[in-house]
Amino acid sequence: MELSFSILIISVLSLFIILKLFRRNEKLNLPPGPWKLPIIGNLHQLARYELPHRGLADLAKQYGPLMHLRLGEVCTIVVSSPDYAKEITTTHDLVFASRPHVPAAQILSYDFSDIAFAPYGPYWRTLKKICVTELLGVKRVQSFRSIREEEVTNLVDWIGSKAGSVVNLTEKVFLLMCSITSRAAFGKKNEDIEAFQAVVSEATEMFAGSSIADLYPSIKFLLALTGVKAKMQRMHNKTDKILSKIVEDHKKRRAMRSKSGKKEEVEDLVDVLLKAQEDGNLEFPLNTKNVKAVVMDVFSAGTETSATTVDWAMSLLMKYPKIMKKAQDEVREVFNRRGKVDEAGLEEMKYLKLAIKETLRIHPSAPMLFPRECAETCNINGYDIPAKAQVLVNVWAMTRDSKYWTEPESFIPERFLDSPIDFKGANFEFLPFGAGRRMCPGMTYANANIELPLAMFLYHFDWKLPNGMKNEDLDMTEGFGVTVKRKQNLCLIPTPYNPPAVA
Ligand code: HEM
Repeated sequence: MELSFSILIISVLSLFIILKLFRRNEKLNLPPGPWKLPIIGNLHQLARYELPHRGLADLAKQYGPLMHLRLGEVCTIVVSSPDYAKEITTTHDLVFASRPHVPAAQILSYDFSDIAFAPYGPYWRTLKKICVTELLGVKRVQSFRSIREEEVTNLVDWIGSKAGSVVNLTEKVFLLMCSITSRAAFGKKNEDIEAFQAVVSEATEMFAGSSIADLYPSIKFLLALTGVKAKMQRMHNKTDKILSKIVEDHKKRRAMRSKSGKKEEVEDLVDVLLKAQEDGNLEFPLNTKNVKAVVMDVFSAGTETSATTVDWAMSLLMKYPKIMKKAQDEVREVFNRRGKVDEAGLEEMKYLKLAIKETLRIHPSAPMLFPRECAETCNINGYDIPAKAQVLVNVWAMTRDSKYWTEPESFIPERFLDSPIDFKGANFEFLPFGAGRRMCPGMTYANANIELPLAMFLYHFDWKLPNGMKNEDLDMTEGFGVTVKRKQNLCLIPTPYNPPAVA
C-alpha cells in the first residue's frame, strides 16, 4: 500500500516536471547537450565525476563550449570558451546579472540580502558600490597593513618554533586568513570567531553538495524534508547571535565616540558598513540585517578562497623546486637589500606575482564562478538561452585548454612575463575573479592577503616534504567543495633561513 502510494506520488511529480519543462522549452533552439533522462536530466552523466568542473569540461569536449544540460529540473547552460564567457559576463551582462535562487542559501544569506546572492537591482548596486569604493577598495586594504604584518609575523614565529618538524600549513594558513579578516572586520580578535568561522565553513561545504532541494526548487517542501532547512536554521542562529552582538557593540562604541567628538583611528569593516547605514544618500537604505549579511559574505567568500590560493601556490612551488628557488632568490634579494621584511617590499617581487597569477590559472578557487541566472530569453550565436536558466562559466576548463595556453597543465609563471593577460576581467580565457558587474569585489584585499604570507614563508624558511617524499610525488588532487581546495592538507618541514643582516 505504502509502496504504491510512493509510486503514485513519484509518477505525478514526474509528469508535472516533464510537462513543465516541455512547455517552457517548446520553441527554443537550445544549445547542444547530452540526452536527458526524465526527472534527473543529466545528473547520471555527472555522477561518475568527483569534481563537477572536470565532469562538465569533459562533456563540453563532446557537446561544445555552449552546452545545455538539465540538472534535476534546473535548466543549466555551461560556458567553456572565452568568446561565450565574454557574451555572458560583458556583452549581455545585464541579462545575466542576477544569481539563481539557491534554496539552501536563503537562510544564511539573510533572505538573499548579501552581495553574492542578492538579485540585480538598486539594493545589490548599493552594496556593491559600498564594497568596491569603501569596504574593499585600495585605501581600506592599505589601512589593514599592520594587521596583516602582525598576523603573518606571529605565524612565522610559530613556524620557526617548529623548525625541523612537520607543520600542517593548510590548517595554519586558513587560521591566518580568519585572524586577519576577523581583525579587519571587527577591529579585534573576537573570542567567538573560531565558532563563527567553523559554522561558515560548514555552510560553505553544504552549498557545494547541491542539495536535492536546489535541484528541484519548485518542490518547496524538499528543503524541510531533507533536513537542510533545519540545519541551515541552526547554523544561522549561531552566526546571527555572534554577529548581532558584534554589531551592537560597535553601535554603542560609535555612539560614545560621537558624543565625545572622537574619531575612530582605524575603521574596521563593521564601522564602514554602519557609517554607510547612517548615510542618508544611499540609492537604497540599509538596515542592520543587511550589514550582517555583508559581513557574512566577507567571511564566506573571502577567507577560504585566499587561503586556498596560498596553499596551492606553496604546493606548486614545492612540486617545481627550480621555480621555488627563483621565487625565493627574488624574495630574499629584495628583503635583504631593503633591510626590512615588510609589505613595502612586495611591489618589487615581480616573479612572486607571476607565480601567484599562474597558481590562479591552474587552481582558480571558484572554478565555475558563482552561478548566474538568465533574466529573459536571450539569443547567443543563434542559440536561445531560456529565461531562468542557470549559467555556469567553467573558468577551469578554459585555463586548462591547449587552444589558449601552451602546456596548460604545467606550472610556468614565465608565461605571464611581458604578457598583457591579467585576471582583472578583460581576458576571458583567464577569469579567476570573474568579470562584469558580478565580478569579485575582493580582488585587492585577497591579493594583499596572499602575497605577504607567501613572501614571508619563502623568505624565512627552506621547506621540504615529510617522510623523504620527493617533490615530484607531492599529491595535487583537488577536493570537492565550493572552493576547490587540496584534497590532502599540505604538510611541510620548515628549516629557518639565516639572513646576512636584516633589521
Ligand atoms: C583568491 C581569492 C578570491 C577569489 C579567487 C575569488 C573569486 C570570486 C569569484 C569567481 C566570484 C564570482 C564572480 C562572478 O560571478 O563573475 C566572486 C564573487 C565575490 N567575491 Fe570573491 N574571490 C576571492 C576573494 C574574495 C575576498 C577576499 C572577498 C571579500 C573580502 C570576496 C568577496 C566576494 C563577493 C562579495 C562576491 C560576490 C559579488 C557579486 O555577486 O556581485 N572575494 N569571487
